This record gives sequence, structure tokens and C-alpha cells, in this order.
Amino acid sequence: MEKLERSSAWIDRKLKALQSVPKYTGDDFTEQALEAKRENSRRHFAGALDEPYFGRIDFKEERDESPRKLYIGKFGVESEKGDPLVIDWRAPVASLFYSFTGGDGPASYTAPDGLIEGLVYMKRNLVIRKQILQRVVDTYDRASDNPVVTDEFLLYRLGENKDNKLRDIVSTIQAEQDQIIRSVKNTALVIQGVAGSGKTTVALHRLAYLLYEYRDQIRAERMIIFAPNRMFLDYISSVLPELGVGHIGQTTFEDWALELLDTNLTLADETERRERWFAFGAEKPVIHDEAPGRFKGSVRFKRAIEEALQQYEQSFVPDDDFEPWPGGKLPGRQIRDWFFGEYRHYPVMKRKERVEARIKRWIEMALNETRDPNVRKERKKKATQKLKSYWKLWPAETPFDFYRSLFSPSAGGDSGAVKRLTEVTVPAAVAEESVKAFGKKKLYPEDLAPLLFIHDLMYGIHGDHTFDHIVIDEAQDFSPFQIALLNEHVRNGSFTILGDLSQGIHAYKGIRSWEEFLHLFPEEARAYFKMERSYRSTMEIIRFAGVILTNGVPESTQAVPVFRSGDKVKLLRHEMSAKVDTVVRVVRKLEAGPASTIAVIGRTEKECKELHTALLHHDISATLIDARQQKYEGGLSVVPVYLAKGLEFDAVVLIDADDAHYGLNEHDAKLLYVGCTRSLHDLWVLYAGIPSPLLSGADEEFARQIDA
Ligand SMILES: Nc1ncnc2c1ncn2[C@@H]1O[C@H](COP(=O)(O)OP(=O)(O)OP(=O)(O)O)[C@@H](O)[C@H]1O
Repeated sequence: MEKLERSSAWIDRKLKALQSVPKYTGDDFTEQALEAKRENSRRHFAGALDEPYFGRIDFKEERDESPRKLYIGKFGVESEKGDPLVIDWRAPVASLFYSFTGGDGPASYTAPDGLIEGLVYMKRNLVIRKQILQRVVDTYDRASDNPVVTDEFLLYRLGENKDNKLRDIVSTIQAEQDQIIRSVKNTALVIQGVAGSGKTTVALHRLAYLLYEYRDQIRAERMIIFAPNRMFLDYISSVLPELGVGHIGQTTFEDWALELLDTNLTLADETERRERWFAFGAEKPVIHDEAPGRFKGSVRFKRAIEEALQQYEQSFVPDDDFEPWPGGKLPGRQIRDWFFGEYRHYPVMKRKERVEARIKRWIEMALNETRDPNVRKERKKKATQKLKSYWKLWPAETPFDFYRSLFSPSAGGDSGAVKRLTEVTVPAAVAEESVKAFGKKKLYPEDLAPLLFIHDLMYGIHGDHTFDHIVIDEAQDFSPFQIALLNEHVRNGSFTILGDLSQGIHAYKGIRSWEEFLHLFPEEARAYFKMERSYRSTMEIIRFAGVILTNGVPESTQAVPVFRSGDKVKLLRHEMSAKVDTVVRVVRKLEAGPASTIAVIGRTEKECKELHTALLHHDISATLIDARQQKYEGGLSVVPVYLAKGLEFDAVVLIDADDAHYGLNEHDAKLLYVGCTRSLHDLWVLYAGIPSPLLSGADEEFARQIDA
């Protein structure tokens, strides 16, 4: 209590002092920089004032007589003398708070000058809100009979209801998560984590850590997060500001690539495609490596493009000499020497520019040697015309022209008649679909990486488009081509790539194994982590979801639950004709209970739309989430299962869990798994007729059958 009062008073004084300095709005750069620093500190102290710290760890270093009390908070605060009052959670010593897992033995952390060893005496979690101490939980006490770190505080945190935004977890980061967060910068981290293991959350905390640890080397504006859609970005948008980090770019791969390409190309409407990919029963598509996303996302396609471009470069310079006027001649050999020799390190279009400037300089020099002003004038005129026609001999394809020509030899630009891809054969269906879309200046998402790759090779990568660190969430839906392309847009291969193969519901474009990404990086520059503990859902929900994986994806990793018990999963059978009434009844019941976010999860967009309309007729207001959704509003949502990925809800009503909607196959199993693992506390699974075979074996211990 005394510590809290002292820290708060000190922070309050610092804040007031900063607030008393008038804000600088002038043009002086130095003053502007100082003001930005002050503003940062104001924000920092305002945050620290409300909640100065959340943890305490008593640690006795080997050389010390007695333990020191270390208070851990979101922001470090120092006393007037420079002593740490509160330690930033990202500081090396704070890692003790997270990595210490109990026992009598020594604990250690790595300080800038080496390993520090000692003994932990106590670990305490505190909840302080608006300077009022609300909760204290000692999760470790050396003096107790059984000194292990308990999950008590974590369970209290996990039991809380969630609103419409993902939150920070600084006070309860677990040891295995902390290890990932604190991994060194220049590595490509690939993380396979089960549903609810905290992948998204951990990646965001890692960004905050990197900014702290490498503050002299990296900048927030040069870090970027790729997420699957705008709604998901909105959902995760609070975490970084809560951690005091701003200005990190958050985007989708599509938006990022389209902006860089800066053309009049737009994305083709994928509604029909989505219906096809997510159809069920007899309509269900067979997915193989010839699917457009798999083919265009492959490394072999990338290699084939690279080769085609090399060929293209070889034939770039015409054999002709340049003869600006009778008797004047710049030999073709000389021009080729410039292009293939002197300028060989530049991308092809830059080389073309350089050669053009060089020819112009050559003309000027030749003109200067012409004494007679009339002849000079005449020659100048002729040279301008000749240069124009000479340039027509050079290829003038845009990256899009070039890309397009790969699919249909006759549709290319100047040299389109040449078959450019020699190493791969474009599957006929892919070529047909592509040609049709390209004719209307439309692209599919899987065209963006190859097109940008061609663009980069032709024009080079501008420094502004190179990042210090890249985070890729839901990476199982990315292609190796996309990762390889991004690797050229990041310094030192600094990546956090996270996903879950068991949630790989976009199999027509995503990967089958992490090896597909890992082998893109040298062995010494990559690291692979597995996160197997799931924090989101109750034990009952996790065990129930585990049954689905056992039935449909037997080789997948089962999630290990945190020991948080809740209600059994409700398996509710209803008459086919009573679907809407049953959903209405369950939703009303849930709305009357503690849940603040509820989702009704269906199989297809069409079925969700119908149900949403039916709910409105029953005066139940809900948000229908479709592929265009930009924001996640919370409350009650109706959402097709493939758009629910990444989100979470206090309660989930999963509808149509019958044998027709979810058959005994991998794709349906992954969809059903995603649906069930969205729930934190309460899961209702509704079906008419025969239940999905994926549910068979759901034990009475964690699931209960109810007849409507
Ligand atoms: N150490 C932790 N302390 C408290 N809550 C945690 C912790 N780790 C994860 N969580 C919570 O678990 C939930 C799942 O986290 P998150 O969405 O980051 O997981 P994920 O692995 O990305 O999930 P999915 O793949 O299913 O989308 C969130 O509510 C998050 O706050």
C-alpha cells in the first residue's frame, strides 16, 4: 500500500511537471523533437498513474544479503536519483517474473553484462485500477510447503468476459510465451500454436519488446503486421496502444501489394469462388496443387518467373546500331556493354533509364563537336526523331503485361508470342481463369505476390518499402511465394510468422506443412516454436474440440488446456423445421446470462444471411459478418465459420452440425474445429437429423446431449 502511494505520488508529480510545459507548435525541428519526446512521456506517465505496476517479484542476487523487491509495470519509472521504482516489463530483469516456474532452485536472467543468478522469494500479481488496489494474489512463496507457481491469477484473468477487442496480457504472460516474445530480432520465427494459445497476442507483445530492446536500431513505422482482413485488424487494434506502442503499420497482404503496384488493377470479386471453396457435401471441391492459389503461390512458379525474366533481360537490347544522322553511329555493341556491363547491378528498367541518359549524353557530345551551327541544328532535330524510333525497338512492357503474357502467349506485350515459362506448365484451368480476369484488368489475390515480384525485379525495391520487422498472422493461409517476396522487403530476415495448421481452412492456397516456409530461410537464421497450451477456452470446450481433430485430422497436435473448468458443451438436437426457434431460444437464454459477446456460427454465408434475417424477425438484433466487414462490433454476431477465424466470443452457438454440413473429412473437421474453439466459456452445438460424424466420441465428461 505504502509503495503504491509513493509511486503514484511520484508519477503524479512527474506528470504535472510535464503538463505544465506549454505544448510547442512552432517550426523549430529541435523543439519539435523535444515536444514529441515530452508528449510521449506524458502518455507514458498518464498510463502509469492509473496502473503503476501489476507484479512484484522478490529476488536475491547471489552477491546480495537480502532479496530486493522488484515491481513490474507496463512502463518503467525511475526515482529522482535514478533508482528503478517500477521496472518496464520488457527489461531483462523483468523476464524473471515470467520465466520463473517455481521450485527451490536458483533462477536467472540475462542482463546486458551476463547471466545473473539468484533466488526468487516471492511472486505476486496485483490488480490496480485508477490507483486503487483491487486484488492481490501471491502465486509463489518460498516459505510455503509446496513452492510452485500457481495458475490462480491466470485463471482469474481467463475467466473474465471479453469485449469486442483483443487485450494485452502483460500481467500473465506465460514462460513459453515469454521465450517467444524475447527472441532475438534477426531471426525468422515460425510458430505453430494451437487455437487459443495466444499467438496473435504474443506477436503483438513481441513487437513492443523489439521496439524496447532494439530501440536504437528499429522504428515502429518500419514494422508491419499482416492479418487476414480489415475486421481482424480492427479486433486487434487496441493491444499495441495499450502497450504504449504506436505507428506500427497494420494491413492485409492484398492492400499492401495493391498500394505498391499503384496501377489501375483491382481485385476480382471472389464471392462465387468462396461459395465454391466452402461448399459442402457432394459439392465440396477437391483441392490439389493445381488449384490457382497453390500453383501461383509455389516456389517453383517463382523460380520459373525469375528465369523468364532473365531471358527477357537477355533479349532486352536490340542488336541495331544507333545512327542519329548520316555518318554518326553509336554501335549496338557499346549500348549492350553499358546495359549488360556497367549497369548490370541495376534492375532492368533502371538500366534502361541509365542507357537512355547515356545515349543522350553521347548525342550532346557529338553535337558539340559539330562546328557549323546550321548542321548542328539539323542533326539535333534528326537525332531526336531517330531516338524516338530507336526506343520503339526496346521492350516497353509493364509488369502486368509481362505477367499476363505468362498465361497466354498471344496475350502478352511486344514479345508476347514467345512462350516464356519453360520450367513449369500452367494448369489449363488456371490459365483460363487468369486470362479472363486479366482481360478485365482484374486480379485474384494469388496474383499479387508474382506481380509484385516482377515489379520488384523490373524496378527494384525502394528503401521505404523495406521493413525492420514483419509479423504475419494466420500464416497457414499464406503461400511460400508470399513469404519469399516479403523476405526481400525486410532487413535481416526479421519475421514473426504464426499460425495453426489445424485451422488451415484455406487449403486451396495455404500451406500443408511449416517446412514449406522454413526452408526459405537459412538454418542458422530461423527458429521454430510450438505452442500447445490453450488459454482461451474452458477445459470442456478444448476437450470437445479435440474430439473433432481426432476424428478428422488425426495427425494434428491436441491442445493442452489450462485447468479452467466451465459448463459442459451442449449438444442440442432439434427438428429440421425448428432450427430458427431453437436458435432464438438459445440466444435469448445466453443474452440473459453473463456473456457479453455471442456468436451464432454457420457453415456458409448464405445460411448465415437467412438466419440473420430470421433473427431480426424475432426482434433479435445481431450483426451479420460477411467478407466485406471492416469492424467487429461485439454483442451478438452471426458469422460464417471461415470468417470467425481469429476472433473469440464468450459464448458460441454453432449451428447445422449435422452429417451433411460437416462430413468425415479434413476440410470439414478444420472448419468445425475453428468454430468450436472460438468460444471462451459456453458452447452450444445445434443439429437436426444425424450429427456430424466428427462429433462421435464426445464424452459425457465434457459434453451433454439435450433434445429440444
Ligand atoms: N498468458 C495469457 N494470459 C491471459 N490471457 C491469455 C494469455 N495467453 C493468451 N490469452 C488469451 O487467450 C485468448 C486467445 O489469444 P489469441 O487470440 O492471441 O490466440 P491465438 O493463438 O491467436 O488463437 P487462434 O489461433 O484461435 O485465433 C485471448 O483472449 C488472450 O487474451
